[in-house]
Amino acid sequence: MGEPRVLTVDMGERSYPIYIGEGLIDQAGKRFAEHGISLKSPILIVTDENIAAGNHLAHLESSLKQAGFTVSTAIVPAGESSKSLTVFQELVTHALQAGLDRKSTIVALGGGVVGDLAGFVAASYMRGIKFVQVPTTILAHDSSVGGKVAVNHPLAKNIIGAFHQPEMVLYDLNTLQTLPKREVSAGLSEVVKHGLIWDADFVAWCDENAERLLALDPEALGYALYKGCSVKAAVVSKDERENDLRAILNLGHTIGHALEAVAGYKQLLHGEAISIGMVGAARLAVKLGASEQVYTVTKHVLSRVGLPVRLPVDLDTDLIMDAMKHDKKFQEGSMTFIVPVAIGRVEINHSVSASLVREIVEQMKQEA
Ligand SMILES: NC(=O)c1ccc[n+]([C@@H]2O[C@H](COP(=O)([O-])OP(=O)(O)OC[C@H]3O[C@@H](n4cnc5c(N)ncnc54)[C@H](O)[C@@H]3O)[C@@H](O)[C@H]2O)c1
Ligand SMILES: O=C(O)C(=O)C[C@@H](O)[C@H](O)[C@H](O)COP(=O)(O)O
Ligand SMILES: [Zn+2]
Repeated sequence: MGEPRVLTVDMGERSYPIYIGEGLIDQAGKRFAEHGISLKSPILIVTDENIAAGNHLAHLESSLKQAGFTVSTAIVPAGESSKSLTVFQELVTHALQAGLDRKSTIVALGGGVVGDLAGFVAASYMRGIKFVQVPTTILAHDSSVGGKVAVNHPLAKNIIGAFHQPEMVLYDLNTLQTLPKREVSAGLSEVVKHGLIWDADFVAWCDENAERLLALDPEALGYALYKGCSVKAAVVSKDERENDLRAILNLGHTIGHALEAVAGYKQLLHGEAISIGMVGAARLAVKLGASEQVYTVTKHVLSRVGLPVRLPVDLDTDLIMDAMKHDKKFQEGSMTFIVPVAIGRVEINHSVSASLVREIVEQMKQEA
């Protein structure tokens, strides 16, 4: 176990570190104490049933208790359906019963679902308490950084939420070894996204190292997650609240979020929907004048890491178009798209016509 890689999310008084390395859960107690987490107020760990079935939860509890923290744990059902107001309220009940006060900390041990949900509880409980992200999926290199926390509404993803930055991110790479194959690919979707928006060399690296990533090679994973987190940290440091630049992190999400909602948050994992959405955005880019290579490279690299690149035919086009109107980038009656104008470079286009998007959705269905 070497020294972890450390990045800083630079946000003035809300700045925080991201530690990426092996065995970090066993050091949690020490790190929490170093970062001023209160020993006097109870801590609540939120995790899901799959993670609780392994040994990461036990290790985290034990490390925190040994350091003198009072710990209680809430276990939610695994999967996107836990990002709901119902589960949110159950967690608030748990927090009250466990005696959490305004100096308490909520710890999210899990993937993006646990992180978004627990983070939203932390943002709202007593009008906001501290939280720490302990990501356990590849996808969560994205969700644990940047402070977007939310639950879903049946009509729209992440529509009830807040910006609430964690105190730190403790990314223990050992946890990733137990991820199911499908979740590995889904997580790599946002890794590739960070390359597509920011770093063409990293896209080429993902292509060359796809087999190593899929085999969970620790060195390749550590590098990929460090690169992904670096891009995310750089972007959110410049524009915490998505006034402008941060929107680029939404590449593939205009179509992707709509697909997730229309599929009832069940058929497609977030990373899978975003993969299809990024292929759609690349198609759009070509229609708007980008080189055909943007589309072929995007599709190729996403396929290489085991992701779907075709739009499921059973999802109704009208419903997809309607769902897109609930996107947070749909403002003042117009649709904003993140357009990959070259590999590694995107533009924010505020005037994409709904008819062009419909044409692309239809074309993608015909290819399926
Ligand atoms: N806030 C953000 O900036 C942001 C960014 C990207 C995605 N998201 C959100 O993240 C969510 C998706 O996150 P996700 O893909 O991590 O999904 P997830 O949290 O549902 O985790 C995926 C699955 O893997 C299981 N799992 C987690 N860690 C495991 C481990 N170490 N070993 C074995 N199984 C494990 C979980 O129980 C679950 O079944 C979506 O809701 C998405 O909207 C948020
Ligand atoms: O952090 C961001 O900003 C992102 O857009 C990252 C996305 O990968 C993530 O899925 C995010 O939750 C989407 O945000 P939303 O505001 O479109 O709900
Ligand atoms: Zn996403």
